[in-house]
Amino acid sequence: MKRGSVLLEAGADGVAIITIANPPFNLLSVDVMLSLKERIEEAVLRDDVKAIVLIGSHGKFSAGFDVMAFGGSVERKTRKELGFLSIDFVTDTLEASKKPIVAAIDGPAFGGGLEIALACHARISTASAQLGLTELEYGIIPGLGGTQRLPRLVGICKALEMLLMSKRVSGDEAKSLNLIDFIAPADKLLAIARQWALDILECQRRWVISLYKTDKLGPLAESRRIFNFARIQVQERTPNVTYPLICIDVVEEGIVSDPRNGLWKEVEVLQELRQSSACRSLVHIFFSQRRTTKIPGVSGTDLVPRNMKKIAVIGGGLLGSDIATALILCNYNVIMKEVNEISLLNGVCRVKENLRRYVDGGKLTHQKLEQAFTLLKCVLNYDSFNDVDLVIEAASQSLSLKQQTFAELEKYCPQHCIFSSNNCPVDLGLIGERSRVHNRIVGVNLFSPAPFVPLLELVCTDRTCLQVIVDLMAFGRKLGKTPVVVGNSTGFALNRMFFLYLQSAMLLVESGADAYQIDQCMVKFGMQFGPFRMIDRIGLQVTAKTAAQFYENFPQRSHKSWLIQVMQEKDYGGESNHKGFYAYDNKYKAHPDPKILRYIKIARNKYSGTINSKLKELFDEDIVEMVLFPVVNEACRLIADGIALKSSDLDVASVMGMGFPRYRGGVIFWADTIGSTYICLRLEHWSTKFGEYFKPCAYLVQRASKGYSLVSQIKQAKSQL
Ligand SMILES: C[C@H](O)CC(=O)SCCNC(=O)CCNC(=O)[C@H](O)C(C)(C)COP(=O)(O)OP(=O)(O)OC[C@H]1O[C@@H](n2cnc3c(N)ncnc32)[C@H](O)[C@@H]1OP(=O)(O)O
Repeated sequence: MKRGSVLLEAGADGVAIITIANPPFNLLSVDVMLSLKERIEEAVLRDDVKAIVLIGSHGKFSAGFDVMAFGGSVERKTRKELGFLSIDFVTDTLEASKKPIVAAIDGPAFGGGLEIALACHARISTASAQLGLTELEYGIIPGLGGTQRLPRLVGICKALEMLLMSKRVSGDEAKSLNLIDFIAPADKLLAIARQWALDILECQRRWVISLYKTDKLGPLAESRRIFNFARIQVQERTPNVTYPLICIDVVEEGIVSDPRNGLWKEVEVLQELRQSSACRSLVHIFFSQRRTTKIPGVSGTDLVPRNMKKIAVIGGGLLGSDIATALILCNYNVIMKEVNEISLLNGVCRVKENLRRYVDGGKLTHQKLEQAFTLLKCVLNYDSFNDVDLVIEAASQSLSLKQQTFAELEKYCPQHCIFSSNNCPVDLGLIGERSRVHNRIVGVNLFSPAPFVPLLELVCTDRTCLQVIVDLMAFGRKLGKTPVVVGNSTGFALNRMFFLYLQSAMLLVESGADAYQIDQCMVKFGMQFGPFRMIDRIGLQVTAKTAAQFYENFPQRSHKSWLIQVMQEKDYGGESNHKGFYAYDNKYKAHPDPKILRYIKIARNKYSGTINSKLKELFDEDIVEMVLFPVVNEACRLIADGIALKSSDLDVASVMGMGFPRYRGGVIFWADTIGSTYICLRLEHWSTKFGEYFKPCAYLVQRASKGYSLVSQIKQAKSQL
């Protein structure tokens, strides 16, 4: 079968099967679209063809356009050229065909793939097919009529939800939305679609032209209200990007004016958006996310991941209970071990409290809560560890206690069991010193709140065996996380970057800046949470412990902050006890708390650096730079030390683990849009005022001196794996 081709096979029943054949995902390109156009025109002309079924090869309809094509600059096109695919082909050839065309959908039907199906006269799918117009994930909008046909099939509200959230729905759900006409079992899909096409021809079923359907559209005034409400929502959620608003404008154009005008607006706007910096950044993250699993010596081997059924979590403290919660929510049998009855009870209460909060916040149903809780077993000894597949230690920050725990675990766990430590700030090699299982010791870092932060950082040593890496990458995916493998170091990749985000903010506040202004400014930049709101979420206790480790390991570049200690003395714990940098109501909504000004004052008195009243008047851009350039600096150290296998892994980690805005492409990608030279100069300038904390590292200085980018590929990096 020729790669990237479209095949036509006419059957004796007069139905032509047109197959998009560009495996594995039948991606679209201009060539594939031209080939599809030719096959459809041929089928329409042939006397032996009465009706057409459109399908994808190997049980996959089409995952849409190859997104590699977006994000670069493109030549200016004439209006005719712009409208060629969407209007000449999809609308005036496919949808206007004199012979009925039915889409038979299995597997993915995303982006352009789904848009082609929307222009067919009916859609049959399997229950498990996956459908969605995911273009906004790449900072673009659909370009083959999706903005016009989807609202006419499912209604404006649902269509906006699907478009703006890039929501993917199953075949079953799509059927309930009227996006799909009939659900067929996979082995009967083609036969049913064939018959459906003949039925349309014989007027037994409706011949639907989606572009002109109106039954799902309400009165115009109501539609306008929906559009305006959607605008307010996206402005609140994503204030720095324009593509969601543009998408709403394009949908509205087709409703208030005419769908054909909407189609034209769609193609014109897409041409602009595909060259935007947001699109470049988002496409970068899409591929970087997929590249995290490309690890030299691991990808390409025929190692098969082993199934993990039972996982033990050592420790029921804040971290342990958070991890146990994430695991039971993914249907793992979990043993939580503590040292005494009281700690165990506290651990169980924390898991229950976590689950209850997710129910209260609407993220979980009561039924799921009950079901998840039955998977948790609580113990005070290792007797039931004989069939455990993975142990995650989250009990103590002390090296000697960790060593003791690992040596003991070895006696009770089976031969294949993987031993891991969560958020371990010390060298993994040292932890395994008293045990004989070095090749099965790793760091498994889940980040709080573990059920929702979509990153899994796997810390491997040069002794970690490949099978363990393969197993844990599969485990990460099953948890719904993106696994990023990093080398062994004191502290670990994400936390080293993340901690500097918090530390910079603390340094600024203790030197005179306003905490809430910093938070607002970072949120305006696009961070999911400002540093102080973030500390509240993680908890002041965990932040203080991590800080202590950081000071111990990197004293020369740490800002020793007093603020958290002062607040802890007054029983401030963060979001969990409703007392942090913010005050929290019962629904965990955060409100600035004027009381903390008094603690900031105390911390400033203890701070050895100079208090600078001018810091109160910092511009927003200065704050962003003073908080984030140290993070870039630390990312450079991680590259130089070979802790990160490639810089794009740090981009993924920053986006998925610390809430760095996806549309800025991650910390290194963003830094490169600013330029290494400027960043280095700024850091040098601040280091003369505030000390070593801001001093640029050798890697940054060297790149900046030549005006080079900060990106590093695997080959360049001095990988520790
Ligand atoms: C004009 C139009 O309106 C514009 C568009 O069509 S925009 C495109 C819309 N399409 C999408 O959003 C689909 C994106 N892809 C996916 O969701 C998932 O890849 C998938 C569900 C298809 C498969 O998932 P999964 O089996 O987990 O495999 P996954 O690791 O993600 O991808 C496998 C490979 O396919 C590639 N791939 C998948 N979809 C791709 C796409 N649309 N463009 C480019 N590459 C793609 C991945 O980069 C990866 O390549 P690699 O093996 O070299 O790393």
